[in-house]
Amino acid sequence: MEGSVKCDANYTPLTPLSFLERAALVYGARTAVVFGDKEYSWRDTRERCLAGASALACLGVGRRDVVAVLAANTPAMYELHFSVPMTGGVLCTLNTRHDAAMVSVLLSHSEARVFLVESQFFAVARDALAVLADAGASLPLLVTIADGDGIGSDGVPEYEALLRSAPRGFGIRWPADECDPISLNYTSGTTSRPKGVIYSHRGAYLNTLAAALGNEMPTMPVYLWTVPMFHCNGWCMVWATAAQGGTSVCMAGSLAPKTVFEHIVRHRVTNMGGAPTVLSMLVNAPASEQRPLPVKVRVSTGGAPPPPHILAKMDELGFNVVHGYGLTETYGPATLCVWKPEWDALPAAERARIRARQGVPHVMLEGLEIKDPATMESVPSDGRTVGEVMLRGNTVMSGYYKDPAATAEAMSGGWLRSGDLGVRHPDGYIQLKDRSKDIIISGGENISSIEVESALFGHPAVLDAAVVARPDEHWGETPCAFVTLKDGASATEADIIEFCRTRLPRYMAPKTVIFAELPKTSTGKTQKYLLRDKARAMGSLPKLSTSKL
Ligand SMILES: Nc1ncnc2c1ncn2[C@@H]1O[C@H](COP(=O)(O)OP(=O)(O)OP(=O)(O)O)[C@@H](O)[C@H]1O
Repeated sequence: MEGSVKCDANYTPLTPLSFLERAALVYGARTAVVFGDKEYSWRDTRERCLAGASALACLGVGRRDVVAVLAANTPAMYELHFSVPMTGGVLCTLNTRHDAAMVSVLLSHSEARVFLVESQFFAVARDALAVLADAGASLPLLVTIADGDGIGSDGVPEYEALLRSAPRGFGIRWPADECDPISLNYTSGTTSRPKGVIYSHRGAYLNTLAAALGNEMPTMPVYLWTVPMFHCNGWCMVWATAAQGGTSVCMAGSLAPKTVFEHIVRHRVTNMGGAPTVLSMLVNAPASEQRPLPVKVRVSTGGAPPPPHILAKMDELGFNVVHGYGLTETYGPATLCVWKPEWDALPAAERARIRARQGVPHVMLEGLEIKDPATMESVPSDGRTVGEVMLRGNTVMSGYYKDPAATAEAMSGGWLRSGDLGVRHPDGYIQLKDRSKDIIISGGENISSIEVESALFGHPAVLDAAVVARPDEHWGETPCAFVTLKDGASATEADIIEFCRTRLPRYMAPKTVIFAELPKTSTGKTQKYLLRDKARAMGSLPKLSTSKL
């Protein structure tokens, strides 16, 4: 329109780096990060990030160079979310559960220039570099993150020492274009090899604000880090805590429920996150380890379907759970089960059932549809017709690194195809039924493994459950449940099957129950492909049992 201009006064590329600048200004003396006896204010954190950026620049990191990190939720890991993009570089956080072979593949694929490794993961990193060296590949420069004062193991430079010696006065290299990459996040590898998902400064900025709003993060929240920062940049909460001037509480060691409750009480935590496995761990902890919550704690959950039973028990403990759904490709949660006050008066089981739905798009996502993937027609909002969950908007990834064919396939038709199957209810909320690879087809009927698992979680002896297809000569496939029982609890295969038959149509109830520990990814997802392999190896059920279906 005549008179309208785009200039420095009204346009700046969006980037979450601006949140840190503002946090240092507004909340300067308040605590930004606490880890054991270490505590850094927002002013300290900004200074440390600038020093980190300066050190990385001295190591040669420039625009679009990848900096890989293998670290737990520590102050250094938090700071690198700012210091790496300050150099114009791209942060690539690696899953701390990967073995050396996988780390070497990801280092090679990402072409990381610098590789920062927390000392507890040093052996894995060294083995990964040995694999690369044997293959004649170029090696990233290794930096350790330790408590030490200078040189880490084997004469490798150490993070704190680099911060101390870095030239002061580093000038932030702001993104020239808001679509410049900020991070490279590999998917969890639940269904296949991890794919390298590119996040932009703009997408990260928008998703961060959506995450803060959607998870009801107040100003100056106290955020407990139970979600790994390596997973989708901690669902963008690394940047959201800066936007809101929050305190990030990092925990050393394992995620034991006792430690989680202690941290909640000691720091008066207001917000945290966690996959449903973390929620299950909290509600199933012995009463002696659970503690009354000093203030209301909002817990964002997602990454896998939260069973309604677990949600109901979280409610009983006083947690306020916000359920979201998303993919690495959407910067973490893209939908929220937005809660309506009129649901407060419903019975607890009904509230949990409603909350277990994946919901509606968050405020920054433009489109969320359930479509027939062949015709791209949206399915009716009847809560029954199953289609593929598709998403579009400014918080969808820029693409898969070095894989244009996979990018084109994932986004063909103008929508990101999630590979998840779901329905839309008449009130517009979506509900996931399965991943397309996980759906069980028995006698021509589609069985949602999520629905069968929800029934299993209702059994008082069941701690964890996953359902996969077992091949069957007659029915094609039948549901096979893998179940972990609670400590001291007992149940037989027949008990479990009978329990499910009272809650599900007969054809949906498991025909086989195996008692076992469930293999998990470090992001809390059950590795169903491993269970499917086991079920496949068992072969078809004997004819006698199938005829009773
Ligand atoms: N709230 C939720 N309810 C049910 N499933 C969820 C929820 N949130 C996430 N998921 C599942 O997690 C998937 C996204 O996972 P992520 O991006 O971490 O990697 P992955 O898909 O597990 O890995 P890969 O693509 O390498 O197999 C979604 O597609 C969906 O299947």
